[in-house]
Amino acid sequence: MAAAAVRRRRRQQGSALRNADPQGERSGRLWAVCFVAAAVVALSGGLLAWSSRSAEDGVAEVLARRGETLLDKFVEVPCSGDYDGYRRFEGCTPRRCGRGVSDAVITREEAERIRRIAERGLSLGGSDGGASILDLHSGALSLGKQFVNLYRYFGDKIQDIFTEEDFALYRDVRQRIQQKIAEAFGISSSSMYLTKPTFFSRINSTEAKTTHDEYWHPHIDKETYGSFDYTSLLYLSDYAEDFGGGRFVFMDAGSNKTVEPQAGRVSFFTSGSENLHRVEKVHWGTRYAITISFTCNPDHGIGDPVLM
Ligand SMILES: O=C(O)CCC(=O)C(=O)O
Ligand SMILES: [Fe+2]
Repeated sequence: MAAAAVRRRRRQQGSALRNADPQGERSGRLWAVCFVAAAVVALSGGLLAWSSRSAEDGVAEVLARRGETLLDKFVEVPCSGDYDGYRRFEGCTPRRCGRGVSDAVITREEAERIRRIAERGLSLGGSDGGASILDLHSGALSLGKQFVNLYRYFGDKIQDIFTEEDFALYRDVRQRIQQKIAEAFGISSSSMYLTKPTFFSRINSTEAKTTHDEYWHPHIDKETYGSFDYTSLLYLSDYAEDFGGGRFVFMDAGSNKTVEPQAGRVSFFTSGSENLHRVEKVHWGTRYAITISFTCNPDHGIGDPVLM
């Protein structure tokens, strides 16, 4: 099920890329910038380096920098009309949209413990390409060029891999993030439901082998996953320390905003097209994160993972 969802997601990410990221146009612009700069001659080497870098990644502003500790950062953005295409749940469906980042919800120590759960689970499988997922809810685990069900595959042995304490921590972290989102958007936490897919991701610089490995395409979570109303990301490793590249980018018209991952940093946002985003390719090292997603529709709610 989750594998199918991930496949659907990847397909949709592909079309999101075609619509939202005209790579050819962008590199053409870069080339033109360089040509003019060379012809004029007067431009300094420093300016050239700056213009080619910003044209390449489109970065204009850092929303959350690695190394700083953000108490609460919230930026409101106008809601897209995306929610109108779905059943409305008053008191939950976004009327106020935006994005927030907090380093004060989950401690670095908690993030490190959660990361060890991810490492343990993912060490049982892993994609041949650069992006592996582990979904503790459905059991989906990347293996080679496909997915297996961890619970089916390992049966009772799963209790040698994960403990009740692991799952209790996972649940507690999820609850605190849910409360943070509710508080930021002025809704009741009990009106939101965890939804699927909610999963760990492990990304390295290995070349993609299938479309499942192509995590870098610009996309809109609500379009990709349907049930999402609020998306959150808990980062489990540090940008520039554990991996290079791999920043999260909100793709706003004319000015992108980046979030630099660091262990314990929570980023959250409404899932509609007001928050088109992408993840930069990871150039070195390994990046760990969890995507924790919420819906307002109780029919799309899922439970916390349980040790079977
Ligand atoms: O890991 C990230 O920073 C973002 C992942 C993402 O966009 C997603 O899972 O939909
Ligand atoms: Fe996303």
